[in-house]
Amino acid sequence: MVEREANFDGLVGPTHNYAGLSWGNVASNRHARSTSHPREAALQGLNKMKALSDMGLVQGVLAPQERPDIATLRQLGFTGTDADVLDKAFREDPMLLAACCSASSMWTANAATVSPGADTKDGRIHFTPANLINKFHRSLEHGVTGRILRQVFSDENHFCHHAALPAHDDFGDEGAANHTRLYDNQGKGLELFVYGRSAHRPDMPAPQRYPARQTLEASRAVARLHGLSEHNSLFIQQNPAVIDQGVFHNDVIAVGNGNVLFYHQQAFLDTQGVQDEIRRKLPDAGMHFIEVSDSDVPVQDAINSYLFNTQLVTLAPGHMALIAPTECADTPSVKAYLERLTAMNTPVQEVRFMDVKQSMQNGGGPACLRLRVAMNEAELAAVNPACLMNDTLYGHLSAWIHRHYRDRLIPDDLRDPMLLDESRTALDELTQLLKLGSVYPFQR
Ligand SMILES: NCCC[C@H](NC(=O)CCC(=O)O)C(=O)O
Repeated sequence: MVEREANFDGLVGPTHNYAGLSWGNVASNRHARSTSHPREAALQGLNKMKALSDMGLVQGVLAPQERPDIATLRQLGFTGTDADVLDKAFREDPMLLAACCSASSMWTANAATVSPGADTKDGRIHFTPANLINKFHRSLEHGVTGRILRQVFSDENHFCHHAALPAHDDFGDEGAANHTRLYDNQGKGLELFVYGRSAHRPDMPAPQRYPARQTLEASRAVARLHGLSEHNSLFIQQNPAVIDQGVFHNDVIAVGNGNVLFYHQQAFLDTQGVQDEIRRKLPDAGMHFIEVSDSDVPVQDAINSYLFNTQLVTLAPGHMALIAPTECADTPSVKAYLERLTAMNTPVQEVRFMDVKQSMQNGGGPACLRLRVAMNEAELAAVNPACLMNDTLYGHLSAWIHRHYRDRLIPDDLRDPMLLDESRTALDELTQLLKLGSVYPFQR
């Protein structure tokens, strides 16, 4: 059956701010404590969704999380009214308050790993929310993420939801940011799981400076849960040397779609082995391996421009577009490379630039902002229609953002009880707009 790939983007939440929470993510550290612009951030994300929808692609929306996360602050011993909790947390541990205010769920590439029905044993689409255990602020996401996913993909005949993996470093899981699915014209898929280290094989190479967020053991567990087989899954080790340069997820150094794998020369530990295995497991795909060399684009330029955190989308058979952040056009080596790329004989025929600067400054490009879900017509018909982008929803969301979001935020604003009220009012309205029921702690 024909599958269509939908992109579900995370709406940027009202507390979008720069707190420098992600050690190993150089953009997050570089912009720590600078002024953020939540309204602009949310509109940039929304406009990207609209642009992809206008290209004829199926585009979905995933709601943000409730932030500030008062429930977690209370769990950590702060008491009194909600305003007291914010105030005490701010005085005692502002970093903790910032962690509980992060809008990081916007990067839905980290929301979950999704396996299409064509690959799974029971033929349903399987979802496992990522535990995101490596960063405290992100480890707070998976519970509500799971609830939101169940509201969007609720039909059990088509969709199967798992719990996040156990909350231990051995099972560090970052979701689809380390997962790519290739497929051939017959719809046969191959799921690539890219990991940074093995918890149980300390003899294998691992980064020295920055953390490897994804373990082999986590990737294998997700593949087992989803009922994948040896024939449609492949486990690939990321090159630890690039993690140490700031490549904290595989989607900062590689992106795949259909029969194209676009990656940097230094992305994987054993590139030849990766190519051989993909050709062996997906023999009829006519794979295009588009490898970018150090001399074309140094790793640092790739990280700063997010050349590989692009979305590779199929607009017509054999015709793909690369959805790139404007930073790619501003980086000379990358700009020159992209001009050559579209002239090469590959399916990547055009580049479209999007402005997602507010997200980029926290280390999230176009690809970080989306979760891909490949669906056939019956599955697509079973998706909560209120979460699918069209002109009407675009109008509603745009007005909703203008109504509720602040123009700017500095870290000290996070203690403001008004911000909590504004966020809850906004989210309450949003759950009605997207027909999500009561997914947030404050609604229960
Ligand atoms: N896929 C992109 C994820 C980016 C995300 N950044 C952050 O959480 C930064 C938040 C801050 O520093 O305020 C991360 O590193 O997981």
